[in-house]
Formats: sequence, structure tokens, C-alpha cells
Amino acid sequence: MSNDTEAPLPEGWEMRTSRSTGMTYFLNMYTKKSQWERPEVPAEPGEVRCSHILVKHSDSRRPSSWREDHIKRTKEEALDLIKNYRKQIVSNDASFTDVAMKCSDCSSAKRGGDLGMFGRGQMQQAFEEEAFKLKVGQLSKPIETESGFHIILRTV
Ligand SMILES: O=C(N[C@H](Cc1nc2ccccc2[nH]1)C(=O)O)c1cc2ccccc2s1
Repeated sequence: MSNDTEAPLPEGWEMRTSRSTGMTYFLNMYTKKSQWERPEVPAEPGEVRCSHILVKHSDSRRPSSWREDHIKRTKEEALDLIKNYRKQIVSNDASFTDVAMKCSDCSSAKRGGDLGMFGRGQMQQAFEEEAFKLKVGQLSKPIETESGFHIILRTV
């Protein structure tokens, strides 16, 4: 049992004292919601900012992009490509931004893959799940949505 006043709180929470009762409560600094129970896990941010690289394939929801009017590559080829892009980035042979600008099949390619800030409910489910799991600065493994295969970089 951790002592309420000593152990550090998980990220995103602050301890407060109720003006009316003097009781300790805990404030989620992102959602501004409070609770009596001491939080055990970091507070989830209301919004995150991510950049991504998307490789579409012939079965993508919209098999077209600024790079290619009619995308014919197979799902397997797309997965292979996104894995190779990830390897280049992780080994520092290429920057995320350069790969996004040259190779991403999303219109965000023009912005180095930046999607801006978004909250839950705005992006396709699988993308959202992965984005909200990432720590700031972390690069995801390849994930699949109806648009194709993505790698996601959380920036904020
Ligand atoms: O949905 C978009 N683009 C689609 C491809 C796509 N599908 C996605 C699914 C999840 C997250 C980003 C995604 N981008 C397209 O160009 O066919 C977006 C483009 C942009 C550009 C700037 C900011 C947000 C967005 S969302």
C-alpha cells in the first residue's frame, strides 16, 4: 500500500485538497476531471498530435493518392514497403519527414505526414488505438486500417 503523500503520481495527475472537506482528491490535468481514488495509471490526454506514413494498396478504401492515380500494389507489397520505410527511419538512413513527404499515400505527406491534434473518435479505430498508446516521440510498428498500412510518430 503506497503512502498517499509520498509515492509520485502517474503522469498527467495532480493531488488536490478539497476546500470544503480537507480531503485529498486527484485531478486529471488533461480532462480536468477529479476523483477520490489515487490513480494507478497515467492520465490519458484528451488529444494527441501525430505524423504518419501511409502505404496504400489495391484494396485500400481509396486506392489513389497524390503519388499514383490508380494504386495497384498488393497488400503484401504495401506491408513490405512500410516495414522497409520503418527500418530506414529507425536506422537513421532517412528522416521520418523526408520519407513521409516522398512516399506517403496520404495528402498529409505535404506536411511531413503531420495530422495535427486529434481526439478519440476522429480517426479510424485501429489508428486511434495505436496513436493513444504511443508515448511522445515513439514510432509505432506498422498498423493496418481500411486506408492501408501506416507507421505513426506521436509528436505531442
Ligand atoms: O484521411 C486522410 N487522408 C486519406 C488517407 C488516410 N487514411 C487515414 C486513416 C487514419 C489516419 C490518417 C489517414 N490518412 C487520403 O488522403 O486518402 C487525411 C489527410 C489529412 C491531412 C491533414 C490532416 C489530417 C488528415 S486525415
